[in-house]
Amino acid sequence: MYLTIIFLFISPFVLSLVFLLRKDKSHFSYPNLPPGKAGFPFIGESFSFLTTGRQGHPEKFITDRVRNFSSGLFKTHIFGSPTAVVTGASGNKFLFTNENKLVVSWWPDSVNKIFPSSMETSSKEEAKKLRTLLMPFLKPEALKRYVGVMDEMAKRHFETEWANQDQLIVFPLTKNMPSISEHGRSRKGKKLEEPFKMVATGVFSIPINLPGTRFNRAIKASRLLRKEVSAIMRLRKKELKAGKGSAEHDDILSHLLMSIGETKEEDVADKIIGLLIGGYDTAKQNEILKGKEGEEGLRWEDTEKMRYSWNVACEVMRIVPPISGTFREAIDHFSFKDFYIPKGWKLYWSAIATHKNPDYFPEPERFEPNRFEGSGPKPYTYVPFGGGPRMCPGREYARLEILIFMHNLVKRFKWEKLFPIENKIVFDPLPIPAKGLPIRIFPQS
Ligand code: HEM
Repeated sequence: MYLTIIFLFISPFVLSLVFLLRKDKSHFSYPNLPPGKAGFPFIGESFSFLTTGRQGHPEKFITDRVRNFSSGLFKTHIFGSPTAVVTGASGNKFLFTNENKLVVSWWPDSVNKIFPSSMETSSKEEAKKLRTLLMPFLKPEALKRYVGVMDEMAKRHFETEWANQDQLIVFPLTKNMPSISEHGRSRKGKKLEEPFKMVATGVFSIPINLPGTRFNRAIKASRLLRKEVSAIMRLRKKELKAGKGSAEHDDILSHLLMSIGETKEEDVADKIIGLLIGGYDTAKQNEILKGKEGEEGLRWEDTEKMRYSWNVACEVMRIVPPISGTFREAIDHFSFKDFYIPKGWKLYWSAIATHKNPDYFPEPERFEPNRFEGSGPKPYTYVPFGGGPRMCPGREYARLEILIFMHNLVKRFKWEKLFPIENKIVFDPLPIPAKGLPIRIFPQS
């Protein structure tokens, strides 16, 4: 009797497990798939994928596997999906030039669960909405006007956080750098710091929603953030209506609010959270200074002259790309490098594995900004912002913010690292200096 009850109780679980295992295996039963392994049931090779990143070498997951395959293409199973990983310039070119023809942008389910308002539409529609939303103030004319504000914010940041210190830890401080929402950051900054961290680390995690898992913590933190960001937005909207601060000269949140019209508040809140998470963890200078009188601020034309500084920033993003790589989904069956890619499979391209390829960048671990002199790297070998129709629409904004930050930094300070040989960066999934980058600073004489 007891045995029958136990059997009746567990048999649905066993049957569904067998069904899922078979289904999981069936993904790999097509002929002529790329070489590679499925890994463990359900989780596939997600652990190895995430662990190599947390150990500081996300490219290792890829280089370890491609070593044996001359095609530079392999199959794996990550974030719940069979995935073909493409490597190198040819793989990047293939994905970037086939957007909307053979592939579309895709994010793991964990992302959709952490940002549930995006579940009503596909990743493709979401990305399109966000691009349209951002367009008005990512246009060159808008950015040109924004240089003065960015310069002002950077100045204020160095004055309040860096001046009068001899030692500091750079990474947590740069998170206080007001960028997208000066308003939200300054007032609620400390309170929201922890939930931002939880969402950022949970975005690419194994999607097991049980108390205590990273994924579960990220979902809870995203609810809190959505509430707080919505409240900041409501307040900002009221202030804008009352004529306090003009969107043209104010932070990016005001620009967003002015351009969204009647878009749903939670949707906008999610976009802003996404953007804030993106920025959470993001020689000519003296000549430029000489050309300025007193406290005169930076102009867009000044940033055009900062060639060497931009080469330095590019080399940093080569060795440590802020986004290691992203996914696509096959919208049709196709063949690549003579291997079959079934419809519905995911594809992953990796900026970091491309950037560390010695065929494209000799001695890839050596820091050498001159690589970007002249015509620079060959097409599709340097891809920190992706490529094709999905290429990052914020790249010019990012260029300005980075250059303005660097300009204000070298104008005021010299520095040395407290641990000169400690260079470890962990990718979780965004790159973070393992010790936060402690430095000793000196005022510029
Ligand atoms: C150094 C800073 C940044 C880096 C390295 C970066 C990199 C990237 C990468 C690799 C992608 C994915 C491209 C693909 O899948 O092909 C992306 C997409 C995107 N980025 Fe950035 N980004 C940066 C800053 C920004 C900023 C400042 C903004 C907005 C103000 C922004 C907005 C976006 C948006 C909206 C997308 C999605 C585009 C789409 O799917 O159509 N990014 N970014």
